[in-house]
Amino acid sequence: MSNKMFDFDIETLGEAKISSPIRMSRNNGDGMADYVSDEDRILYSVQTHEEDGVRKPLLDDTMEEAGPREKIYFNPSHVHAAICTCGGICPGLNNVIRAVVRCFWYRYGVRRISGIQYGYLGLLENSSWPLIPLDPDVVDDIQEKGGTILGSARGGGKQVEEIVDSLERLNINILITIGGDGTLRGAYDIGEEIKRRGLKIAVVGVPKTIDNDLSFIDSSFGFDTAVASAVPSVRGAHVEAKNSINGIGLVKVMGRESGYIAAHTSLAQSDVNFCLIPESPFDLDGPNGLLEHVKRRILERGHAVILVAEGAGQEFAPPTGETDASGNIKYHDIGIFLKEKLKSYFKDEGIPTSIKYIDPSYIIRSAPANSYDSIYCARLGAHAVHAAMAGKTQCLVSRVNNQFVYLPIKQAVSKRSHVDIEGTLWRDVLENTRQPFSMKN
Ligand SMILES: Nc1ncnc2c1ncn2[C@@H]1O[C@H](COP(=O)(O)OP(=O)(O)O)[C@@H](O)[C@H]1O
Ligand SMILES: O=P(O)(O)OC[C@H]1O[C@](O)(COP(=O)(O)O)[C@@H](O)[C@@H]1O
Ligand SMILES: [Mg+2]
Repeated sequence: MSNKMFDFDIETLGEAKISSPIRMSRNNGDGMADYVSDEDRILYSVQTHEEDGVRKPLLDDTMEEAGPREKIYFNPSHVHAAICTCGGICPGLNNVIRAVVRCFWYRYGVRRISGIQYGYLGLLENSSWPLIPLDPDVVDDIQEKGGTILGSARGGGKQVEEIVDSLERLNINILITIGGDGTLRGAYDIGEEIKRRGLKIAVVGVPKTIDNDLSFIDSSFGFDTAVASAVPSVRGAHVEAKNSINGIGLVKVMGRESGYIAAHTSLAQSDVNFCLIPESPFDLDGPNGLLEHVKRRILERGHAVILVAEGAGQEFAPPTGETDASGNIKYHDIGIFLKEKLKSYFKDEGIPTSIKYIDPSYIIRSAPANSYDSIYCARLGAHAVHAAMAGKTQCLVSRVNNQFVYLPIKQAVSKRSHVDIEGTLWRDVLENTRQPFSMKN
């Protein structure tokens, strides 16, 4: 009996018949890297379970291994490839752009590569931002800088017909979109419209999310840099707290629906005493509320460090009712809210404190990629190009179980990734911070 749970089949524009200009081998053991075939598969779940007294894989789902194919769909001299970056910025965007351009140019000999400015907005009819011609010289040093040389924006992604009109008008036949769940949903819809019109345009995504909230990916690019960039703020908050009488250091990091940055930073810099994430709701007041626990900690140890993810504790205030241009709900500033709450609570308790609030969110997001992410982005970018040249579409490149794979966008955006509060990451965070496993009364 098959234990399949997911649809990992990749769509293609048609049969790949053209011999790849990349010279590789077909045989193992000849000292030369091999082409990857569509039949090379990677197991999705590495867990086992017991069946009839035998240990077997938990799931039978397999994913298509990423890499250069022997036969490709597009004739490189007919390709006009375009790249766009959408949503909030993230460390590593320029590294991905650089890798994509270099792979198209050097590996496949593609000479028409264009950068679309400000995400999907740059593909709308009334866009006044010209395409940026890209080549290896243009992208030479861009990995040194944070952000994206193309600019990024929210909004516009739902104007699918206009976007496909633009792709047609500009003769673009490969679109590489670098963005998060919103961008990927947009890319999928663009792919559907392309299909409806019977066009041969490949749409391939490179998943970007500083919050690390996409499923079907070990960890998103830029996340490692984000954690490394958050560490100095926690260190600073700790030093400030320790050097004050009853000092409290409060740091806010990004993480709208998933508290991965906060959880990992708590492990990376174990000065954190309370890590607050959206997945683990907490009370403020009462004997098991946050304020009482912070008081106990202050009375026992004379200082405390709190690290809060932006999406935590949103229930303490009525929804803002506001959304950004992409439709994402705008959140209350939980950092400022907590600072005020702590201040008035300790005043009422007659305990003098000194609260230092640090919000490094935009410093973290705009940092250039560290070495780990630079390597990761270089590989993601090249793999996205291999997929597109092979005619794969409405797919994205991911790393699962430390292997690069292609996944259908539809499946990849079907659920978000959250910190599992019964899982090992959160268990380790609780062990490190020594905060109660629940701060609900
Ligand atoms: N459900 C959706 N369908 C189509 N396009 C979307 C959708 N959600 C967002 N988009 C588009 O994707 C782009 C980026 O979305 P956003 O949520 O800002 O960032 P991210 O891609 O990082 O999630 C925007 O241009 C937006 O219009
Ligand atoms: O200031 P902005 O652009 O609204 O961005 C803030 C948001 O961007 C993020 O960093 C990431 O959002 P996206 O990946 O959806 O672009 C969130 O954590 C944060 O809420
Ligand atoms: Mg989003």
